[in-house]
Amino acid sequence: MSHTRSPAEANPGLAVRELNFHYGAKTALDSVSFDVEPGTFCALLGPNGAGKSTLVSLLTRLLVAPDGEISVAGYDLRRTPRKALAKLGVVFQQPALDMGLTVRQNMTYFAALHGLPRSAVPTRIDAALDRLNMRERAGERVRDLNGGHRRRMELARALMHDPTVLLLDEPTVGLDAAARQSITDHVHDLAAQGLCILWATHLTDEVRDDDQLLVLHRGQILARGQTGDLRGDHTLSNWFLSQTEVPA
Ligand SMILES: Nc1ncnc2c1ncn2[C@@H]1O[C@H](COP(=O)(O)OP(=O)(O)OP(=O)(O)O)[C@@H](O)[C@H]1O
Repeated sequence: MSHTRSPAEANPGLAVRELNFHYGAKTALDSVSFDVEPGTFCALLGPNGAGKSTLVSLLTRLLVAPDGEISVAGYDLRRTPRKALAKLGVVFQQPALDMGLTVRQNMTYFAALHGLPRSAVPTRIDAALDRLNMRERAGERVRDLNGGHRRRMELARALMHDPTVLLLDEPTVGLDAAARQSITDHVHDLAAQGLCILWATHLTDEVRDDDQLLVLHRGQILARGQTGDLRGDHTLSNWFLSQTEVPA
C-alpha cells in the first residue's frame, strides 16, 4: 500500500511534528516539533521533569501519542512501525546487560532479538565493536568491565542493526569524568560518520558549540538552533538557566 509522504517523512533522519502527551491531567509534552538531519549531533537539553524521558518513550514506541507525527529515516512510526524501529538504535538510561555473559555473548543475544540473520551476526558484532574501539574486549565478561566500557559496549550493541538514528537517554549517568568524555567523543564521531544523533541530557557541559540544541522545558521546546549561536556571549550553563528558571 502506498501513501503520500508527509513533510516529516521527507527528512531522512528524525522528524517530530506536533507531539502532545498527557499523564492524566498532567501535560508532559505540548506541541513538540523538531528535525534532526543525518550527520548531526543534536542535544536535547532539559531540566528534571522537562519531558525528555516521555519523548524518548514516544520515539521508541514504549508509549504511543494520541496525535502528532514521528518519522525515522523517512518511515512514519505510526503507519510503518517495524520499518521505523529497524532504523532506530537506542541506549537507555539504565544499563540492560547480563553481567555474567561476555561482551560477544550479550551482543549475540541482542542480535537474535533483532532478527539479524545468524550467518551475519559475527561480522556485525565485530564491525559494531570496531566502531567503538571495543573489539579486544569481546571475550571479557561484562562484570569485569568498568562503567565506561560497559556503556561503549551498549553503544556498539545499539549500532549492530545499522540504524540511521541513534537515541541516547542521559547515557553518562553514573560515569566518571574521563568515561563521560570518552562516550561524548565517541558519539560525536558517530555523528561525523553520518548518523543522526539525539542525546538527551540535563548537563550543559556535554554540549558543544557546533552541536544542534533543543531546549525542552515543561513539555515545550523553548529554543532550537546551533548551540554557539544560541548562547551568544553567555556560558551555556548561564544561558540555559536564564531560559529555564522559574520566577520566584
Ligand atoms: N507515569 C507518570 N504519571 C504522571 N506524571 C508523570 C509520569 N511520568 C512522568 N510524569 C510527569 O511528566 C513530566 C515529564 O516527565 P519526564 O520523566 O518525561 O521528564 P524528564 O525530562 O525525563 O525528567 P528526568 O530527567 O527527571 O527523568 C514531569 O512533570 C513528570 O512528573
